[in-house]
Amino acid sequence: MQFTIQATDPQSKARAGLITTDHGLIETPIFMPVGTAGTVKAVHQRELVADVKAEIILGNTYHLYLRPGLETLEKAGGLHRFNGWERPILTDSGGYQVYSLSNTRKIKEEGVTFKSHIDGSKHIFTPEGVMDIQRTIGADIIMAFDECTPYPCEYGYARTSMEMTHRWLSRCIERFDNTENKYGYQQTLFPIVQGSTYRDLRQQSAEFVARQGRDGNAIGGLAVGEPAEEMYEMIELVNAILPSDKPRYLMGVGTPENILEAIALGIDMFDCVMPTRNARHGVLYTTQGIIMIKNEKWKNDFSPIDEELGGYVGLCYSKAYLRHLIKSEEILGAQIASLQNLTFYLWLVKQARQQINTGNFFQWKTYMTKKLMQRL
Ligand SMILES: CNc1nc2c(CCNCc3ccccc3)c3nc(N)[nH]c(=O)c3cc2[nH]1
Repeated sequence: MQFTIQATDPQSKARAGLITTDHGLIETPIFMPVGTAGTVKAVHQRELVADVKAEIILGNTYHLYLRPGLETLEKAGGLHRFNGWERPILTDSGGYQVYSLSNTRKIKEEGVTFKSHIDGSKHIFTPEGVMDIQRTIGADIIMAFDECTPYPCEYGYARTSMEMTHRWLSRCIERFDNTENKYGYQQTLFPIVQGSTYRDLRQQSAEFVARQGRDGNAIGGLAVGEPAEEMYEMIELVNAILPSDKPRYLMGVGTPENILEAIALGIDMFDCVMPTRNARHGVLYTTQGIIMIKNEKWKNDFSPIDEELGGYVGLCYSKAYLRHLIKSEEILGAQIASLQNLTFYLWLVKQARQQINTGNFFQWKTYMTKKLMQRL
């Protein structure tokens, strides 16, 4: 995996880059939609390419491991072949999904034991095990097995948790560097910085992660309920330590405002379930601002959802019709709203990239944030 920086913003740490993988190119800054469209069975691969213009999607290690399971994925020739997405894929290591989905989990030095939320069967995720799982899924970029330190937490807990994540990282690297890709292309492993919101721990973790010299680095343990200002402070501190010639992935972030702020701080890659989750509740991101589509005011507004966005659903469906579908809890409503929000997120990072290339990202960010966050 290669990363080239094509432009840097003179007034911030923002940069426009290109990641090359064996499954194609990724222009950064980039937003990575969840490939299975999360809980909304909304979006087909064709739509992800044609409408959303997604360049890389996320696969869900925890879900895929439980169902359809590794045997099927291996027989299919890996996830790209199984779900027909021939472009780059990134998978998280499963730790966070266990933390957020299965309330029957126990964390030990060996790994994390948990019960399947599907059939209650017992499982354990270890650093070595999730490396093998991600090798079998076959994502181009895979994440180290870490503990996403809960927020808030005591300093002692944050330090112990970070130190375990570092020991798990060493076990991941040992396993990954001694196993091969199963399908004939290259995969790469990103380590994850932890340390909660404690400056000295974040510094230690960033230094430990940077020392591993991997193709890219991730920042974890954020967007877990901490105030945005604290998140920005941690990103700034960590990005000053992570190598500037490698992509930086901020996990689980965030709102359009968070994303533009983080781009200015030097982040290149983002993922968030917000676009599809908000879509289901009728919260629409548009180039003109936020639309709460269930609001009475849209009942007889027959104008297109978002003419400027250039996406299919923004042009071909009216606000009134989408309001009707969402109010009626029609799945088509969730599908249209999900496509609108995902297309918006990809449009936003593409706009940011263009502004970085033309050198006025910083002014544009201020103007765009004010415009996008207004309620219509
Ligand atoms: C929302 N806030 C947030 N998300 C975080 C995640 C998950 C990122 N999303 C990955 C995903 C993959 C497939 C399908 C859906 C999502 C983290 N993952 C790891 N491994 N470590 C973190 O510290 C960590 C921290 C996070 N904060």
